[in-house]
Amino acid sequence: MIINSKALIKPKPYLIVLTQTHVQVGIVGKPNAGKSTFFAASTLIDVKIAPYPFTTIEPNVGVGYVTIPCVCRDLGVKDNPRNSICMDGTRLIPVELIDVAGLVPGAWQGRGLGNQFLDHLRRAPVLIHVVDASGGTDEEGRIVKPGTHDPLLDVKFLENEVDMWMLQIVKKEWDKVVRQVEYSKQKIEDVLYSMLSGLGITRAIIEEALTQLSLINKQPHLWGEEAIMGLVKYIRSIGKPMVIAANKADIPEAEDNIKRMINELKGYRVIPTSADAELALRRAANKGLIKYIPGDQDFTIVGNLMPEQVKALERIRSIMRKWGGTGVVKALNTAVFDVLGMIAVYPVADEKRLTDTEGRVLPDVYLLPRNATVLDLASAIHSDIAKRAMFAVDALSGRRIGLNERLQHRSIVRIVTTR
Ligand SMILES: Nc1nc2c(ncn2[C@@H]2O[C@H](COP(=O)(O)OP(=O)(O)OP(=O)(O)O)[C@@H](O)[C@H]2O)c(=O)[nH]1
Repeated sequence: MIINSKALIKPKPYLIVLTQTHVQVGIVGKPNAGKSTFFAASTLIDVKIAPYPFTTIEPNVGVGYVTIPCVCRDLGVKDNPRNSICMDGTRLIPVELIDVAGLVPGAWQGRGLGNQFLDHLRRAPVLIHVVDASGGTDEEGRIVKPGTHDPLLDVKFLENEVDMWMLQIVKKEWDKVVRQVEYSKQKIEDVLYSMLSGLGITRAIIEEALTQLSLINKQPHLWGEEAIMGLVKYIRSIGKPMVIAANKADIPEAEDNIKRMINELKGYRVIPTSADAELALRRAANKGLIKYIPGDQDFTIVGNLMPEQVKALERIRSIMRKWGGTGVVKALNTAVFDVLGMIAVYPVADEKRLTDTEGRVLPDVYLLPRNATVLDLASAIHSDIAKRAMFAVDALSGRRIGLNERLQHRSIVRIVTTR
């Protein structure tokens, strides 16, 4: 631990209300990997942090932030953010974080805190898997000497937990699938979709999996366990993609493991993180001791500090130099922008002044799916705006954008509606 990260941190005086349109990110991992610390650092909400398994009894849901360079910086305007935060030209956009605690091998069978937590994964379209990259916790989450446990095994373990959880759901209903497809002549993709949509799996993912695995025309009673498992694995890999937060990157033993993770975990995005360092920085920034914008690669000391505080902060600085920051915001940004491919769009009511109807400059920014159209933005703002939307105007180019045209990342648009 770097700076007393167990002390509580004060939430910032921003009121961000989560709505159904917020993107959800699940934070998963075995006990003691650092999920609660990652969660606390990301949300600025204090959660119980203790070095033994099953500390977090209730799953925590909180507001975390992803960041983009704010367009106010490019345009040289002073903005008045409302649904997000702007710090020195970095826009912090809220996302909902779900801290899923207590996953141990066999959780799908109800071990540890078991199925109730796996159920919280339902809602998250992307997961950040916090792994103790220092190898200082065994597979059950017990503290061991750093370098003892191979963190690559944790990645396999977690995948297996999610696979087994989904497999259980599918197998339980398989007789019904057989009846509906073979006797009631329903399409297999429809039947599987109605079974898995509650887990946040889209129809497109199911269709892709069935096609890629050449299962679309195979009668379900002939599938067998292996084919069902193959389907589940495929669906999980696209439906619940994971970013690996290679945490405790500040511990020397983590370095080799992180290199191995980057080289050997092909197809994954591995982000070295020090959740402890991020938490310490945010606490210090909250107290006015340092100037630190979440996600930045460095910070500035501005307060009067005791020599030991300066020493602790300088230690954090050296970790940030090594890894290019603490990695916490980078992991969130990777999950939301790179893996989910979300875009951020600023809606305004006046495209010349860049204001809303109350004269606030660039008040809101919305996260939308990568193919989002003007109509999608209108629906995200309000169903009434969606009903009355005619077209949009791009504030920078003045170009008219059709209702079904795709929006660009970091664009500013005015939606023109009927009266
Ligand atoms: N050195 C170091 N220690 C960390 C880091 N992140 C977390 N820790 C420490 O690891 C221990 C466990 O962290 P938690 O955040 O409570 O772990 P958890 O995964 O939430 O554990 P459960 O609540 O039991 O599921 C605490 O002592 C943390 O201070 C880090 O980046 N570096």
